[in-house]
Amino acid sequence: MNEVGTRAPVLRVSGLEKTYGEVQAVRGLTFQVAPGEVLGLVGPNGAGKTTTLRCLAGILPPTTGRVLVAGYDLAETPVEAKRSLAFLPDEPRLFEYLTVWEHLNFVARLYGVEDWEARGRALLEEMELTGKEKALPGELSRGMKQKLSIACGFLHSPQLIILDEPLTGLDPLAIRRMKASLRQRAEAGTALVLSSHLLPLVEELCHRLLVIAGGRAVALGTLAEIRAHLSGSEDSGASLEDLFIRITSAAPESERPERERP
Ligand SMILES: Nc1ncnc2c1ncn2[C@@H]1O[C@H](COP(=O)(O)OP(=O)(O)OP(=O)(O)O)[C@@H](O)[C@H]1O
Repeated sequence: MNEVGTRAPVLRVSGLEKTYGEVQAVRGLTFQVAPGEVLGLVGPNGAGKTTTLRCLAGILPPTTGRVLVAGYDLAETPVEAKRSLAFLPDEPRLFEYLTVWEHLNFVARLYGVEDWEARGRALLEEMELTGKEKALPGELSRGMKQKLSIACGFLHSPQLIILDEPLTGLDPLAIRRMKASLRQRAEAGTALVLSSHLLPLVEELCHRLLVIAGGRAVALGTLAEIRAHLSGSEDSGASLEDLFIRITSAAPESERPERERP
């Protein structure tokens, strides 16, 4: 277990459930994420990852359960909780009529970031967007939009960063830089929760994994712990892909969302 796990959690989730009509998308997730820890959320299509992340970010109200961010209850003190986090969806959502620089200015005003200009310039440099300050989203490539959305998310130095498929649309160099950026933030004490189908990324970046299937946790721990739990030996050598397929295909049909059952 990584030493980051010994510090007071930034994110505490207990009994999280989300139902859409008759579909039980998330069924009772309980977990915590410590400062500096990167938790990888993995699971098959329809497992409930995006729903979980949207509940953690305060975009979707959970049906039941509690989410605390930096000690603030998302339901009772949403402004304080949301001020402490950033949510980066897989599809960047930008304002059509705001330039790159105006996006940063707008986010800075929303979050009350005083030294935003220096931070903004540094973030544009980090995201390789220097020179694009005056561009509108329509003039940016898919990857550049993704990077602008990430720069906006990082501007207020959130204690928790939630990322849904963070590398979608990025080229290989940008992927390398993004991994370094995420690692750097974790080393500085930010807690990260990321969902991805890219298992090598998850294996490389995440300290712990939460594997979900049918909205339930089917494994939670370090890769070594999950491997040991399944095989009884830490060095059985099974890759994350092998483990993922074993764990998720073992989830009983009754635990799959109703709509996905034959
Ligand atoms: N707005 C919605 N209304 C009704 N059902 C929904 C809604 N959003 C998601 N679902 C259902 O909830 C379940 C979980 O979906 P979710 O998008 O959270 O899964 P996911 O793990 O992110 O999937 P993927 O890997 O394919 O992106 C699925 O059965 C899906 O059909």
